[in-house]
Parts: sequence; C-alpha cells; structure tokens
Amino acid sequence: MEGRLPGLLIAPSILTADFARLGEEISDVVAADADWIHLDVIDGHFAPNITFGPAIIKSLRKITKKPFDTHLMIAPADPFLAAFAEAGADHITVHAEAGPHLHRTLQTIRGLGKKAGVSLNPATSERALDYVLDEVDLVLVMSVNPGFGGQSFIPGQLEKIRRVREMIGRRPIHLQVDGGVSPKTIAAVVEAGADVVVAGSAVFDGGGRESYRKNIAALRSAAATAGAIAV
Ligand SMILES: O=C(CO)[C@H](O)[C@H](O)COP(=O)(O)O
Ligand SMILES: [Fe+2]
Repeated sequence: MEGRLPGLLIAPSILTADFARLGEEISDVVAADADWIHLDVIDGHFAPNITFGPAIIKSLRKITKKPFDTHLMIAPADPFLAAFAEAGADHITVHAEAGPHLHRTLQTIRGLGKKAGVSLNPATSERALDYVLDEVDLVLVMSVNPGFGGQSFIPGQLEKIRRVREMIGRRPIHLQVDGGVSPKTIAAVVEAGADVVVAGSAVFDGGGRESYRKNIAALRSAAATAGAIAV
C-alpha cells in the first residue's frame, strides 16, 4: 500500500475516545485499520488519573480479536496481573518504576501466557532494562509523563529510543513509543527505531470511522517519510 511503512504497527490509545461509546469507538478504529488496541489502565496513585480495570476490558473483549495492548500505570501491579490476563489482555506492560521485582513480574506475565512489556517514564534510564531483556517481549518508551492524552511529545526521548533499539539488537522485542505521537512527530520516532506507535488524540480526532481511517492513514504516510521530519 502506498505511503505505508512495512512492519510499522499503529496502536490507538482509547484514553481519548468517547468513554460513553467505548465499544463503538473500538469497532471504529478496528475498521479504520488499527493493528492493536492500546488500553491505558491508571490507578490515581502511580499516575495522576483514574481510568478502568479488568471488568471493562472483559466487556470490550467481545468487540474485537485485535491484540489488547494493556499499559498498566498502576503500583503495585503484581496483585492484578492474573485479573488482567483473565479479562483478555494479550500484552501486559508494567512500568519499571512500579515495583521492586521487575524480573519476577515479567516472569509472572509470561507464566500467564501473555506478552510481557516494560515501560520507561521519561525520567527513567534505559539502563533499567539491563538484566531483564531476556524476559521481555515489548519495551514501551514514554514520550510524555504518564496520566493523560493530548500532551506534547518530549523530544529528548528520541535519544532513549535510539539507545533501546541498540540494546534490543536481534532479539524479537517490539519497541513501542507512547505519548504525543502525531503526523508531525511520527517520522522521528520511527527513524529512532520504534516499530509500534501508540496514538490517542491523533487518532480519536473528528469522531467516527471515516475520520479515524484518515487519521491512521495520515500517521502511516508521515511515518513513511522518516528522515524528513524534525520535532
Ligand atoms: O499512556 C498514555 C498516557 O499516560 C497514553 O497512551 C498516551 O498519552 C496516548 O495519548 P496521546 O497520543 O494523545 O498522547
Ligand atoms: Fe499508554
């Protein structure tokens, strides 16, 4: 497909969707060519917002078979991993800052039969991944501080994305970037090494599947110009 970067996955974040019509909103982004559905779980303790938990995810599971990419901004995460797995999460990503036993947490997620992800806040070094990469299926670099959609991309995170890409080497690990990704920033993110981008406000703009289709297509074609766009 013209303007489409092979291998790039787009994961719309439902944080900026209309929560009164969440099922329809998910059907609409699926119809609009989303690859994964990114579910932001926030507890008001680890990050300053409160969203939803396993019960909502279980209901949404009926809407689509697309991978549910679950971003846990909660601490502690360990007591809730089984509930998110049972609710239908496919990927469970925890924050490196959320608990003292990251290695054990990642082993638990894989033991539940799910893909294990680690997320890094903007102030967290990529060195937090040392000694756990063999337990990881996905690294999520936050390009905003966690909690809210619609924030501005933090350009300093591009250097971290490049370093994580180098650390991953030939391992089969996705490198995902989340926060402030738009047609203006996506090329730089992809050029730095991301193969999965999360986008909330850039996708859920306009309302309805035709707008979402245009928004996702705009992200894909901007990504395909990697090299030409600065942030
Ligand atoms: O994890 C998140 C916030 O904590 C969201 O996934 C992220 O902010 C997406 O929204 P936007 O693309 O509007 O920045
Ligand atoms: Fe997220």
